[in-house]
Amino acid sequence: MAPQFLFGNLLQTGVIWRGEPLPNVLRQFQDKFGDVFQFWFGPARMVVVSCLEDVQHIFSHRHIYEQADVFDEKMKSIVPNSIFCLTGSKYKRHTTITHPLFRRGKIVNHLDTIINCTDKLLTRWRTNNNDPNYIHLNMFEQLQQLVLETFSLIFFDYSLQTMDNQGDRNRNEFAHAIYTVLNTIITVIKMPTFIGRLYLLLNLKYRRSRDLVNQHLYRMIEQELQETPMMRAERKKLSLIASLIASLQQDEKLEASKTEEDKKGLSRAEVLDEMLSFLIAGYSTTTAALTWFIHLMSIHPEVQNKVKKELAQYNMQSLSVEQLDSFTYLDCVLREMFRFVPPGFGTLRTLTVDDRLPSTGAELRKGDLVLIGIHNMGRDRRYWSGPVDPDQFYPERFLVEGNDANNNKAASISFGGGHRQCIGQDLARFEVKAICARLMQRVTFGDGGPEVNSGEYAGDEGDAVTPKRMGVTITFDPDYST
Ligand code: HEM
Repeated sequence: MAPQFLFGNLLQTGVIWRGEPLPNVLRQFQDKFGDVFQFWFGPARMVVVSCLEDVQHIFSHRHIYEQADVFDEKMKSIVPNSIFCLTGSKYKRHTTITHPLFRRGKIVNHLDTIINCTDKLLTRWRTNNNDPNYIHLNMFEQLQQLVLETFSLIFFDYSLQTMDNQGDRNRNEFAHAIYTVLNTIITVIKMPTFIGRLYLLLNLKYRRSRDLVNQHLYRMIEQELQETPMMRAERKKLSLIASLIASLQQDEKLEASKTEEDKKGLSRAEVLDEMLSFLIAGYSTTTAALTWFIHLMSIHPEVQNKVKKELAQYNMQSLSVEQLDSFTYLDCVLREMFRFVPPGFGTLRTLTVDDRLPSTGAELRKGDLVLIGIHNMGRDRRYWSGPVDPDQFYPERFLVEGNDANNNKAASISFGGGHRQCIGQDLARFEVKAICARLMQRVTFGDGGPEVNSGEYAGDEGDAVTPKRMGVTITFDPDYST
């Protein structure tokens, strides 16, 4: 489709003004133009690829398909020293330090933190809106507060108190500043790069909040540094920032004078950017996943009952990692959710040299920007051909481990793939599962009706796809007594 000046294909397809969700538009394009087509996101041309074999080729050829240069363009003015903007040796230095922080072995230490935060949300519902007919319309905001509180405890061992006071952000200036920074960044990511930069420059509220966030984070770094070596070793189990402190450069000037290949550790500015980039990457994606879970439970009572039945077998008040691991049906529900409504509808790569895709034979040029159609592949009947259409939510398709005749699980790639796949995926999967299990132990979600609980895509994607309208009832289960 010929692009329009300035708006590319966004205006013609209704993404701008009519709020047509991008995942739907990209599916319509695939139906019309095939597995490889071009789409103009405003002035940026992207080649959208939605064929599994081609996508696997892209993921496995890291030297041809590098981190997309738009990430660098967009994020440079926000977190220039973060993993998003890096490639080559600097990327390697950063990931050698940051990847191990997100291994499952480390993440599981935070189970109690996640459960305690979720319990605060349950207490809030029980105390304030304990009417089973009351329709909760602000679930997204409440889940944002939950996610932010768990992340700030896991990352910084610091409570933002977003779960303590009805989410009154103004009571904690750091929380208020973080909200402003994260929500501004999500808005800016949607804008053309040049306008985004200008917006950040002129947005005094953002700049003040950003200064405040930086001051808080620097103070946390200094506090960690003042701990004794023994305490620091202990604290590494508790928070990511304490783990990162261990990698701080002793002499930043000396390290700065070395070539990138010889540099060791991270500078303070780099630690700060990485912490912020983890928040940016995890905040709205995790919130979106939790929001979809609650929505899907509310409109699929039979699935919700099965989940609750699985949890009831254990008839318990607390949850252990082993118990969490044993909830196989809940696993299927979450895997199906990530297939059905992945928080990110696509991910990007830039070509470093010309290449030809093996299945479609599409010829790509050096510098081309490729968008991998995560959402398209999750809904493709070639990969999901079972008795239930892929446009339906059906967790049972994940009951058989590995691929079966009807389901090619490799086509569900909600965390991307290859060398730039999501580094927070173990944390995200674990956190989402723990929160969902806890909620399902205590409450039942009900459908608030089609007017308020439509489940369509919101159509204003920033960095995560969320439901357009979400209204659910919450009923506390009878045997819940604490
Ligand atoms: C449900 C939650 C999440 C989803 C669906 C998600 C999804 C993704 C996707 C699709 C990518 C791009 C991967 C690729 O291009 O191959 C990505 C990258 C990334 N994610 Fe996540 N993510 C989630 C949560 C998190 C969390 C909690 C963190 C950190 C704490 C995180 C940190 C990152 C980082 C740092 C990258 C960039 C990696 C790189 O460029 O090398 N994500 N994520």
